[in-house]
Amino acid sequence: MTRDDARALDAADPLARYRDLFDLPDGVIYLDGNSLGALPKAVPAAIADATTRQWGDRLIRSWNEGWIDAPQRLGAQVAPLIGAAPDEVIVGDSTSTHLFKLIVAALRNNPGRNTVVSERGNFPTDLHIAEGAVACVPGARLRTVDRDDLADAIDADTALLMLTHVHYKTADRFDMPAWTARAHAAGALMLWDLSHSVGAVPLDLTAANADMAVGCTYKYLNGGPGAPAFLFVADRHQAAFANPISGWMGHAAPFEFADAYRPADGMTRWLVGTPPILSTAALEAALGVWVDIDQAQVATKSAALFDILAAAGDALGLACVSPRDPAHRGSHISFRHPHAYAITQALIARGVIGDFRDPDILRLGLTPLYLSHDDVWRAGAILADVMRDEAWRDPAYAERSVVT
Ligand SMILES: Cc1ncc(COP(=O)(O)O)c(C=O)c1O
Ligand SMILES: Nc1c(O)cccc1C(=O)C[C@H](N)C(=O)O
Repeated sequence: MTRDDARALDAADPLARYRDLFDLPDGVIYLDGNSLGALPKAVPAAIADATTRQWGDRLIRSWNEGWIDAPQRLGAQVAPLIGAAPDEVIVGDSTSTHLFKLIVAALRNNPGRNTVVSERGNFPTDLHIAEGAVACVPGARLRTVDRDDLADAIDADTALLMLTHVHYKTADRFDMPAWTARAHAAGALMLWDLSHSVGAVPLDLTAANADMAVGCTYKYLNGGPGAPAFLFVADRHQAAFANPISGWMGHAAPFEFADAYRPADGMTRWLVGTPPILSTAALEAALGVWVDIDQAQVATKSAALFDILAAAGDALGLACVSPRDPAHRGSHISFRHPHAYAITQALIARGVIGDFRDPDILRLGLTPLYLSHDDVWRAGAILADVMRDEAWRDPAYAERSVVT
């Protein structure tokens, strides 16, 4: 692929016009939107309105002017991106907190079964939270196995299969309908973490017959650092499943100020405390970008961007650990190299921002809304310079920062 080829793809790109909806610094090729998405231009004004007008001027009245129902309203906006009905999704808290709520709920709703099965090497918070959640349910335990052993690990004691749809390191993607069906055939419930999937690959929780799902909104959805996460419970489970963190915002009538907890109907019961209104305002503006987007176009462009970097990596003899088949991966590409950390730093010093995942992964995020094929082609050329000149050997690139 030549640079002219990349430019020709840009000329025919139906998503090219979305680039202008984002603010990105000059001189940067941003390949880390899979960790923290770029800033949509609509967000600063939305935060300014939420602070100056809604908070400063309208004060407490704003609760009745759009704040109190923001979690449900944003849930309905996320729903089409994950193939859910508008009243099956709520937004608030963090992905970690949502995981806790759903793991405990699943264990309590699948009596006689005690095991939560998950993948060894899953994103750490999923496993940490599962460890904490099983400790809260008498008899429950967490069993983690390698991906190849998952099918055999699901048995008559499995209450819940909890998987991350797209793996944060390799971008490996599970077949959602097939694994959900496998869990159900064994009598287990299925919980999907869609953090690396939403906005990256087409999703259809309804067609997959999924029970529960969570996901963060600060990656491909560009909701901003610490943006509230989403939680999905299929309509058929909503009446039976209970939120173990029974806070007043999940109460049927919070402003009756009753001593006893009585869960709200529908998704509202999954709320805990007061929603973070300023971050919710940022996320709502960011979700506006997605309204007319065709997920199939996102997938097609993601695959083309991947191919550009895969070819650059192949030419350099780099070991690509991401699946070559686009149906089996998310929207990032990872290379394994013993000096991946220093290579990441050398790239950042040259304006190509990717990230490093311990111990040896260089990870480059491919966000079709604001990256051009030419951006990615140039990133490949800069990677080639870094590798051919061994620029990564500079001792300045060895020192580890806290956040990698
Ligand atoms: C699969 C997965 N789950 C959860 C999280 C994060 O959860 P939280 O937003 O609670 O930190 C991430 C990334 O941060 C992730 O990649
Ligand atoms: N959530 C993050 C944070 O608070 C700081 C730095 C990075 C993150 C991330 O999102 C990491 C990301 N989930 C990953 O896949 O590695």
